[in-house]
Amino acid sequence: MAAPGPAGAAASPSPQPPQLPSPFAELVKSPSGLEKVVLRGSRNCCVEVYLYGGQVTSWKNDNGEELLFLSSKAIFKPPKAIRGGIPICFPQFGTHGNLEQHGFARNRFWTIDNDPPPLPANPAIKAYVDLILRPSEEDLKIWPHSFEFRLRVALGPSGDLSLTSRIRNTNTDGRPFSYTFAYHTYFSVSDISEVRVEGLETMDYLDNLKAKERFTEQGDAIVFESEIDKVYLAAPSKIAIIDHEKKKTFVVTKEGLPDSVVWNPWDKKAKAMQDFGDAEYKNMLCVEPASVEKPITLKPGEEWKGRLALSAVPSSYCSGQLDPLKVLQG
Ligand SMILES: O=P(O)(O)OC[C@H]1O[C@H](O)[C@H](O)[C@@H](O)[C@@H]1O
Repeated sequence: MAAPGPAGAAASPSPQPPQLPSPFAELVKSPSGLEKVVLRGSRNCCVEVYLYGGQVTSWKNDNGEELLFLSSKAIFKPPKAIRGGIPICFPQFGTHGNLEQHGFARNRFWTIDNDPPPLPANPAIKAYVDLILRPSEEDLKIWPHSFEFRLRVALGPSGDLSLTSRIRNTNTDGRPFSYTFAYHTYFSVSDISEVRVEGLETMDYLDNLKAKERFTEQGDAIVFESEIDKVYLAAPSKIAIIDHEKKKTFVVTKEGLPDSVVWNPWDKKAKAMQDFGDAEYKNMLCVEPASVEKPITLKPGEEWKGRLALSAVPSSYCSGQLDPLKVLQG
């Protein structure tokens, strides 16, 4: 029998935080009161994932340098989605449907999934976490489909960040469902006018600033001089974001996601956003691997997988040395 506690006080064990399978992952409470999982890699390499939205908000390299953009005005309070990092847009991207903009996954509480169905083993990855989202009764009223959305966030040994989404139709009434999807990735850049994106030139795109009309990109790499909001269709699986000033290239690799959205609100829209600083558009760029043009359809029991992998490598593009094809083809 357990020893009695002090007179008048029942001995109640202090609640233990849930154990995570990876010893390099820790669940902590942020100053806002929201819980986040911190993944630690070598040296100062680190990733933070909020259970709210299943949203990565920070990815730091070996030197502790932040690679993702998070607005200084981000609001960490439901139902507002967190402005920055990698919001998950599901089951709807943007206004491509009747749901709220970008769907509801980004403003729901996800839970830790300590026993997910296995993914292909990668013994080199030690820091990871698995999250799961299932619809609540309220969600079923606005999107009447039962699903399991499993998200693995992993920090690789060389500081690469990967997100793997598995979405399963668990409807028991035989009905398929369709959705659109995006990893709405906000990259931190030194100065948007010094950035170019390679891999999307000559692609077709839908221009959200022109009533989703379809155009073909002309000429060279994409550079930025004004607001942009385009959905590039059937984009290549590798896209490079070259930051001349920081001499850094982000390599974005996507699987299962044909499209890629490119967004920067520029000055006017920045001012209109409550959770975004007036001048912050200069220091961010969204490149969002997505499936927008053709919705994904799953029959009951079927599962879809979509993966995003990010790495940040030094670039010498400013000296004209870098062969863009080398970046894109490895
Ligand atoms: O303000 P949010 O709902 O987070 O959306 C931010 C942006 O997301 C995407 O990039 C869309 O293409 C844009 O049209 C939208 O403005």
